[in-house]
Amino acid sequence: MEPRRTPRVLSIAGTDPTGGAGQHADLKTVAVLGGYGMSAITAIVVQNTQGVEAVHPVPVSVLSEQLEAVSRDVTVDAVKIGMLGSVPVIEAVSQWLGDHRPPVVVLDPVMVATAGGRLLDDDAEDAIRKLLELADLVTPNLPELAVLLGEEVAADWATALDQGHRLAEAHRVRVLVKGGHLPGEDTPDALIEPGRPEPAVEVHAPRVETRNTHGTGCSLSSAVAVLAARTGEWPAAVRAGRQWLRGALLAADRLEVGHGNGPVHHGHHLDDLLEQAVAEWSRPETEDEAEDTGTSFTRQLWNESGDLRERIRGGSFVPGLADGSLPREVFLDYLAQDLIYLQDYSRALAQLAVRAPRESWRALFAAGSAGCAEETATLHKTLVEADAPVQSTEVTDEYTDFLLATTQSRDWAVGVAAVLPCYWLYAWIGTELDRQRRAAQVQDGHDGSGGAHPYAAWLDSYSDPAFAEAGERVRAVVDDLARTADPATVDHMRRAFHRACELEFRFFEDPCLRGRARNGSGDGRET
Ligand SMILES: Nc1ncnc2c1ncn2[C@@H]1O[C@H](COP(=O)(O)OP(=O)(O)OP(=O)(O)O)[C@@H](O)[C@H]1O
Ligand SMILES: Cc1ncc(CO)c(N)n1
Repeated sequence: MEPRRTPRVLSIAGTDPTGGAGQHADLKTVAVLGGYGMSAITAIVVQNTQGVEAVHPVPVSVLSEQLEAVSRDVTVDAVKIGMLGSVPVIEAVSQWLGDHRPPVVVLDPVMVATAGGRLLDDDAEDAIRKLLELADLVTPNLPELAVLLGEEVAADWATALDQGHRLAEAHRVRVLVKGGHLPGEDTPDALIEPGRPEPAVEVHAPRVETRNTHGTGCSLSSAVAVLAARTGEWPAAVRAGRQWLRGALLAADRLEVGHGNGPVHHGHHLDDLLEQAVAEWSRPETEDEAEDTGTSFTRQLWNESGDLRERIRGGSFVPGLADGSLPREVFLDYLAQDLIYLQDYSRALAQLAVRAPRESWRALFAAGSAGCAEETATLHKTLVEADAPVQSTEVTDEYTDFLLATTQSRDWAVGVAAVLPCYWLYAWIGTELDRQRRAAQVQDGHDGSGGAHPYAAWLDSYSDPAFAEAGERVRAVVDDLARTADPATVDHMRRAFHRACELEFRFFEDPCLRGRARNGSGDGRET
């Protein structure tokens, strides 16, 4: 198998108008995992997240014509076979495979849908068994594995593995045994190869708590097909496909599709990249155009500070907090500085309240100042318990001096622009930490529900929606002011915003630098 960066993957399967299973799941999976997806439809299935209502098979000759049209024109690197439905369809696909066998053939022997409903005629089981010989990998769930062997459904993992071995030997085919249907917390999967007594891959992970599992089987088999063509290796493809699917299950509830067993979030790993890319693509060419197209001043500021957010993401502090690897002493050092910072930040906000030109704005900043004061009281308690020394650093002084001077002596609008990054970047980091924490959990194969994250309480306080909301209100003030301010003031606002962003970054990284200096070397994170 020659690896290919963008494999051309053909799905032969039925449809799902709600987009979560069958062809639609296959095409989405292939696309988000870097392949080029194609589809030959076996049946139009009337279904949704609550079940299958009807199956309208495509005439067999029409399926064969689709297959021929593809292979006349396109080199197929991998094929994923899903719902076939009836004996004549299985025979047509077998014949096509005999003539044009691509280097990767994954067969998901679809028999019933998760949400209920038969997807294969009763007399078609023998024909599917014959098709196994033409596949490189077959991915049955436990009931399908049992039907293929003509046995009872395995009630435990050891029996499932044994059945997998016997199916692999009987048909000289790789088998992905999926334990998703086992009762209990564990959801094991294993890749079994004929002639090998031990599984080539065996992975275990706790069940993801969601009812949104529609199309997991379709998605996993397509994932393994595209990844096998991409990497040239079956075990790597199985491991990667499974980790990806786990992320898709963890993010599934966010989709809010349907009232039954909803679909998984195929593009979960692209969410963040997309946000950045869309911001980048939509950035106006010039400021004049920005005005014409109504891009707000703060949106421009945000777009201009993309590199800085990239540096925060690639730094030591935020990723260390997210995965819990940040040493405790570095975290406490940060908190001690944050206490000093927040005391002055509270003063800066109070200063803006005193000088506010409008009543509603005075109230906004007075409330912000009071909120900060509360926060410092809680922090103070944590630190006293931890007995950490509190002496301001150069970076802290630089940031607080800047904020106090700006809010006190500069144009009021410049002061507001200077305090905005603290609100806005923290809200952004809240979502960023959440994302990285999830990603770390996916890698560790646990969902974090049981395991204690060392900074969990603190991370949760970051994603407080009330805080993000206050940030949005401050943003609206900045936009309001920028609309009427003269160009010199707008320029000054822009500089104040970016300077505060830069100081935020240094404020995060400084405790890690000091940690490294104390220990002589290392990156300030535990390994
Ligand atoms: N709640 C869950 N948590 C973790 N993994 C799950 C969960 N549900 C399913 N999986 C995993 O999804 C993959 C496919 O599972 P399953 O055995 O349910 O396939 P299937 O029945 O063919 O799917 P479907 O018919 O829904 O398309 C397996 O790797 C399984 O472990
Ligand atoms: C078309 C189709 N294939 C497979 C499944 C299994 O989930 C489904 N629900 N629909």
